Amino acid sequence: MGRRAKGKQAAPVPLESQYSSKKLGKRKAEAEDAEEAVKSIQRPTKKIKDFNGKGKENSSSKTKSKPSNTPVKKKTKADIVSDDGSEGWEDVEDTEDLKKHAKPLFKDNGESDDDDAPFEGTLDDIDFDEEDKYIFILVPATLEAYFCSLPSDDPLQGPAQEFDFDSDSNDEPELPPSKSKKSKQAERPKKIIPTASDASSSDDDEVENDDEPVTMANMAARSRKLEAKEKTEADLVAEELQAEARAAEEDDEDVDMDAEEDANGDMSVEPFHLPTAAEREEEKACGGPDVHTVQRRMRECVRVLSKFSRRAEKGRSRSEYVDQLVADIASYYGYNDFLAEKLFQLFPVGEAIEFFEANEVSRPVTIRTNTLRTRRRDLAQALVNRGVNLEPIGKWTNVGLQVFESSVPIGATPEYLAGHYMLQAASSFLPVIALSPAPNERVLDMASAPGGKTTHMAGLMQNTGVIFANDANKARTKSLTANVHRLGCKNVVVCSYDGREFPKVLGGFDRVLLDAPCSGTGVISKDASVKINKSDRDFTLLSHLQKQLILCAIDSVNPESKTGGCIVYSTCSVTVDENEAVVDYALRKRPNVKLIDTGLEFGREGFTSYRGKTFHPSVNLTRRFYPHVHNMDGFFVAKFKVERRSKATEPEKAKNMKEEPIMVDDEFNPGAKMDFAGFDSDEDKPYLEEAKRKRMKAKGLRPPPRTQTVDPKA
Ligand SMILES: C[S@@+](CC[C@H](N)C(=O)[O-])C[C@H]1O[C@@H](n2cnc3c(N)ncnc32)[C@H](O)[C@@H]1O
Repeated sequence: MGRRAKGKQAAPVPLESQYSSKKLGKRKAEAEDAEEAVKSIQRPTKKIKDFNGKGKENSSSKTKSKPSNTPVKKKTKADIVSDDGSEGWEDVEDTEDLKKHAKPLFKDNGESDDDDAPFEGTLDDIDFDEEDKYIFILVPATLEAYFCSLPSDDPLQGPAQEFDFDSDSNDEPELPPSKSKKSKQAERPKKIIPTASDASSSDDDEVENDDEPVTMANMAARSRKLEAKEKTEADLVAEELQAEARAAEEDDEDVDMDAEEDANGDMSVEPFHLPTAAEREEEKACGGPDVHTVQRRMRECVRVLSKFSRRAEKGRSRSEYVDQLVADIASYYGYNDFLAEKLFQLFPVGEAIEFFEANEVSRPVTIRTNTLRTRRRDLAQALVNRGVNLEPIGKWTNVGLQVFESSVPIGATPEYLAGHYMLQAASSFLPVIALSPAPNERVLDMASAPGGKTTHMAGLMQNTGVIFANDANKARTKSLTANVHRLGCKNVVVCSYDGREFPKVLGGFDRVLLDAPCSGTGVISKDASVKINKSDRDFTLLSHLQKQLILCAIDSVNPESKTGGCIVYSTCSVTVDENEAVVDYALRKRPNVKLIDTGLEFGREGFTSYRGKTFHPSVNLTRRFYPHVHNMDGFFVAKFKVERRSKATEPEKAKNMKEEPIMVDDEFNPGAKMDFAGFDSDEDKPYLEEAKRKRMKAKGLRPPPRTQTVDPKA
């Protein structure tokens, strides 16, 4: 890792940097000094700490622990279930749900009640009793009436922590109250991407001293100063990368020297030997390798894979190294093999390690100013006065604040209770910025609980027009309603339908946001259970649901809208089958939509081809966000413009509606067939049927006899 990471373990490089395996090579060298070795073997300890919910390691702190030779042991599902995940901003009820349901199908911060799991099947699979369908019209008077009529669990009456309903899927864990109010500028994690000055700020005062407390007078200047610092650091990183590239070239020459040294009998460093299949079996039988062996092997595999022809052992194939590396990643970071491989495939080898590393570190705590109640500078001043150390997130948002430390619980300040802000991960601002709803529009938020994005949109719309905030999970609409009320949103109608019932329920919207239920592979640092509880079948079902929802979202838009006529599709997942494949499917199935620029200033382009599959070229307009690149949760955003259906364009586009051919093998995964969770109702039917049977059983009903059986190997 670069010098930034050495000082601050929690600060992923916040730039679109190049990743080279050399970085890991460098890390290898570093790891061989004692301190680095200690640091690296801390990881399992840290993981256990996180799982136990005893508070996440401060992103900037380094806990020293004794080196251990303990075999790398994956966390079992049982461990996770029994873990206390109560840290963070989740409300009490939701956290209990998380513990009850060890295997939620989609990522909604683990808050969903699987009994109500509306996503595990087709629309027909869902038991929607009449009483399940309901709408609250939240005009001010009725809002008040609604809350007045709440029984004793009225969230606004309980102790502060109990009515922290802000559990947006991207919410951050709570900062422990710190003993000192003093700024720890030097220890702060990096600001959230991107760089340059915050245009929204007009303060000009320069800050002389970083240790000065943050005040309104110096906040913007501090921000600019930080950004300048960031640029300098970016330059340093660029220099570092160049130096690494040069070193890599030299390294090529070194390889021969290494070989010579070995031949001369210098055995100070044992040459790396990739275990054979038999050796791996033997290793497994003995309880798995120790953590040092795994670390070294990972470094060596990355090194070899970066210059395969030169560095590989004779007679060993690239895929053998990849298999070993993926297996070691899975055991070292505690993933199931399936997910480790799926995520590994998203990146070049060296960068994949950066991604897995970033998932071990908490993201910065961020809040969003509720502009319906206050201004960011006033909010910042109020919180600074309470001992909160914070700064504007960056130029790309004029409502976000990053909290570095706080002597008060951020979810229980008077400002929080008065609805001046929402605890919200920076990534979840993005889809709303992309959708950009305007005053007086009619907007649908198709999967909206607990309302982070709904309330953000209400702010942008200045409480005018109307937002239909829908969520299929009735239980979750309670926290949604509470947030809508707390933040003073008066243009919101809360309803609970399966999103796939739109536009039958209601259509003709100027804009639609579909922040879809997903696997949560972008928020693993917050919910580590994702590492082990997602299977291939989950991704198939999720992708199926997302494809159904996106078509309904498109059909709910009024193409004649004078001001809008667009939809934003987002997920907090990084997998291609939940993102580009869904978007590409929508383009093929709805000839009247096209992708347009998200308007977001940063983020990587979506894949237009991936492992042999080609998507529509315009998929490059979608944006991907990564923890190791942007220091925010993994996220995906796509924006579509919906046009009038015209007979002329349909036959043309219909040509593109043929399903793409099935995938080719590749060197990383020989023999693998990849269908990107193609939408094949027949194939999915037995799974959907099985899911329905389970739900009926859970409700004490007798399920109908099976018509098809689920292939356990599938
Ligand atoms: C990622 S969360 C939404 C977070 C929300 N947009 C926010 O910003 O606070 C996904 C939501 O989709 C809901 N959901 C799942 N299946 C659904 C369906 N078929 N129709 C509508 N909502 C659904 C879940 O209950 C969950 O609240």
